[in-house]
Amino acid sequence: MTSLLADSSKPFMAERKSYAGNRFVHVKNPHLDSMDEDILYHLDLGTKTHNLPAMFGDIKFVCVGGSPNRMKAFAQFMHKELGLKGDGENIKDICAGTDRYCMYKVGLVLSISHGMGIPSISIMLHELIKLLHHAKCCDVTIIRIGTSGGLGIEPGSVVVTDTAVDSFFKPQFEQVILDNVVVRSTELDKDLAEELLNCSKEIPDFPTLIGHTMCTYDFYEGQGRLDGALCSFSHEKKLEYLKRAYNAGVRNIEMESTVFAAMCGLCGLKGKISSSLVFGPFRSPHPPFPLPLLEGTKPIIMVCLAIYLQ
Ligand SMILES: O=P(O)(O)O[C@H]1O[C@H](CO)[C@@H](O)[C@H]1O
Ligand SMILES: O=c1cc[nH]c(=O)[nH]1
Repeated sequence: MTSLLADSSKPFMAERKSYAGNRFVHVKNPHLDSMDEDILYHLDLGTKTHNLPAMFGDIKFVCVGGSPNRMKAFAQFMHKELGLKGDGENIKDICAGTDRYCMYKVGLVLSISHGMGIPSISIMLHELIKLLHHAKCCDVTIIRIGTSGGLGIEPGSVVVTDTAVDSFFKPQFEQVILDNVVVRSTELDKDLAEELLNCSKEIPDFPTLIGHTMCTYDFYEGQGRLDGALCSFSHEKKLEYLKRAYNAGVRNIEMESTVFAAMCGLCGLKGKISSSLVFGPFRSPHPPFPLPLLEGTKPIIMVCLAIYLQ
């Protein structure tokens, strides 16, 4: 297969400098220091059973997405694009000991699945962030590559998220902690979003835009669908809500971006080093799910390659 990057990697060599710095991924939990062992239960990894710095210390790029098959395909594709030795078809699932998530390491890139919805990605992110912290990783970029419902945009477009918003179009994530509601910011890195947008311009026929991504707790009623098992609103109400969302800057809807932005931002995968990328097929009645997902990852692959060659 012809490399996507054959003609386009050079311009990004200069841009890789924007990733320079020395920022370790950090945890914000005083209890961890006093623990004898940290078991990353859902990843089937641990500080006593695995040499995490040796296994993961060189990671610079983490790509996450809901489906295990997609993240395996992404890892295999990266393997080819990065020109790594060995058979990319036989890459090993590092989390094979659990069927919760899958994880593949391809050079400096980690590809991980997170399942559907905020609780599922949140569990994965807790353990991933601890993993990157124990492995002493620094300058890590994390990108979510997922499907989404586009709002008023061309079918098949890629939306690069600038800000994740909740169902009220607010740039925040409400985390219930014990019986308190803690509000966390969901700002994402604007430079990385611009960089991904610029990468996409290098690729012909690749509709990409920057916009707000709305994160909901539900795929059906939460996203204004009329075809769930329950529906408590009219077609007109649905359109009125989606129009308000569009006017607030929302260009696509999915189910993980707010907690992704909040957690990564708090733990040092932020500022110049985090963003989320989601795909926006048109919404109705059902989006064409087998999207050209790997097509949509081209800008990410270009940035990864620039970092890899650093
Ligand atoms: O394409 P993925 O990453 O699975 O994400 C989107 O698809 C799922 C709904 O079908 C939700 O998890 C939504 O966020
Ligand atoms: O959450 C999602 C994911 C894909 N497509 C949608 O319409 N919504």
